[in-house]
Amino acid sequence: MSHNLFVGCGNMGSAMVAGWLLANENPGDYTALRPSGRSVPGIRTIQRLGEIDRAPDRLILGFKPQQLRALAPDVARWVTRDTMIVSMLAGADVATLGRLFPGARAIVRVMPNLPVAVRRGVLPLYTPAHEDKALQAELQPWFSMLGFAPWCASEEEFGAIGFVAGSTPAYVARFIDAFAKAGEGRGLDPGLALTAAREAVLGSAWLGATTGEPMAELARRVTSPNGTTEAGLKVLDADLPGLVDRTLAAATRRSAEMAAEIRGEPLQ
Ligand SMILES: NC(=O)C1=CN([C@@H]2O[C@H](COP(=O)(O)OP(=O)(O)OC[C@H]3O[C@@H](n4cnc5c(N)ncnc54)[C@H](O)[C@@H]3O)[C@@H](O)[C@H]2O)C=CC1
Ligand SMILES: O=C(O)[C@@H]1CCC=N1
Repeated sequence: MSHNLFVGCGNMGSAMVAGWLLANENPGDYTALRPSGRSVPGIRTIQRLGEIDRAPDRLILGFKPQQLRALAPDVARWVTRDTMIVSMLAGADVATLGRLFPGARAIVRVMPNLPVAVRRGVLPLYTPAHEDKALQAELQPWFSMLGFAPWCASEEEFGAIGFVAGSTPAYVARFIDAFAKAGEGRGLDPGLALTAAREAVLGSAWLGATTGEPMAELARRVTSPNGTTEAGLKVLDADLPGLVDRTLAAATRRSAEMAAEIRGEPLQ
C-alpha cells in the first residue's frame, strides 16, 4: 500500500483526507504533517518531518504557495527516486517544482475543490510525464475516489480548469447567500431562505448532471414565455457573463503574480 504524506493539511488537505476515508481508504496509509499539532480526523498527525515512520510514496504539498521556497529544502531531504510529488499549490508550476525536487519519481499537479470532502469534487490533474501511462493508471483510481479527475494535456489547460472549478465553491456559496438574503429581504425566515436557495442550486446542478442536457435547455424548460423567470433572466443575463469573466480574469492575474513570487521574480 502507498504511504501518502501531507506536508500541510489545512482546509483542502483535510477535505481530501475526509473524501478518501469516506471511500474506505486505509487510514494507516495516510499521515499529515501539521506544525500546529492539531490532529486531522482519522489519520496520524505529526508535527515534524522527522517523526515519519516510513518513507512516503506520495508526498502531497498542502501548505500555502508562498511557503514553497522556504519549506522545499527540508521537504526535499525526504524525496527519493520512488517519491511522487503531488502539489495542490496554486501558481506553482511544474518547472519550479521540478527545480526544487529534482530527484522525485514524478511531479503531479492537482487543483482540487472543497467538495472532494464528500467525493463530489472537481480535481484536474497535470504531469509533464504525459507519456507515462503507468503513472496515470496508478493515480486515476485514487483521485477518482474524490470526484471528477480529468488529466490535462497542458499546464495551460490545467490552469484554466482550475480557475473554473477550484474557487467555484466560494463563488457558488456567495450566489446561494445572495438568493437567501434576497429572500430574507422579502420577509422569509433566514434559515428557511438559506435552505431553499441551497437546495434549489443543488437540485438544479443535480438535474443538469442527470439529464446531461445543455444548461440553456434546462433554463428554457423553466422559463414560461412572458413569465416571471423570463423577467428575472433579462436582468441576470445583462450582467452575469461579464461578471463571471471579470471574476476569472482577476483570479488568473493573481495566479500569475503568485507564480512570479514563487519564482522569486519582482512583481510587475
Ligand atoms: N482551499 C481551497 O479551496 C484550495 C486550496 N488549494 C491550495 O491548497 C493549499 C492549502 O490551502 P488551504 O488548505 O486552503 O490553506 P490552510 O491554511 O487551511 O492550510 C495550510 C496548512 O499548511 C500548514 N503549514 C503551515 N506552515 C507549515 C510548515 N512550515 N510545514 C508544513 N505545513 C505547514 C498549516 O498548519 C495548515 O494546516 C494552498 O497551496 C492552496 O493554493 C488548492 C485548491 C483549492
Ligand atoms: O484561493 C486560493 O488561492 C486557492 C486556490 C484555488 C482555491 N483556493
